[in-house]
Amino acid sequence: MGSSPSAFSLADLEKIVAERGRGGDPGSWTAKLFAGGMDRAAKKLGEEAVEAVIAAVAGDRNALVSESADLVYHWLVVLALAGVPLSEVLAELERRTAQSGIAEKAARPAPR
Ligand SMILES: N=c1c2ncn([C@@H]3O[C@H](COP(=O)(O)OP(=O)(O)OP(=O)(O)O)[C@@H](O)[C@H]3O)c2ncn1[C@@H]1O[C@H](COP(=O)(O)O)[C@@H](O)[C@H]1O
Repeated sequence: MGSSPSAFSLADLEKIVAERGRGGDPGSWTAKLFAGGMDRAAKKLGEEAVEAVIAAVAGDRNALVSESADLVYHWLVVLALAGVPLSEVLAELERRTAQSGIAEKAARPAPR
C-alpha cells in the first residue's frame, strides 16, 4: 500500500514553479498559467480541488493521489502569482501548532 517516502519537497516544487513560470518556454504549462494571470490560475486551482473532492468521495485512491498532486501544484502557482512564499504558509501552520500545544504534548514521554 502506498509508496516509499520521497525526498522531493514542496519547497523543491515551489522553486521549479518560479523558474518555469518566469522562463516563458512555450511548452511549459507553468509559463502558460503565469501568462494567463491570477484569474485563470485560481480557476484552475478550484477545478483541481473539486476533482480531488470527487475522487475522495468516490473512494478512488489512485485518482485522489493524482488529483492531490494537481491540486498542490496549482496551489503553488497561485501562491507564486500572489507573491506569497510557501515559507509564510508553513510559518502560519507552525504558529497554529505551537498555539495548540500539540507539538509539546507529542514530545513529552507518555505517562506510565
Ligand atoms: N506538477 C506539475 C503539474 N501537475 C499538473 N500539471 C499540468 O496541469 C495541467 C492541467 O491539468 P488538466 O487535467 O486540467 O489538463 P487540461 O485538460 O489539459 O487543462 P485545461 O484544458 O482544462 O486548461 C496539465 O497540463 C498537467 O500537465 C502540471 N504541470 C507541471 N507540474 C510541475 O511543474 C514542472 C514544470 O512543468 P512545465 O511548466 O510544464 O514545464 C513539472 O516538471 C512538474 O514538476
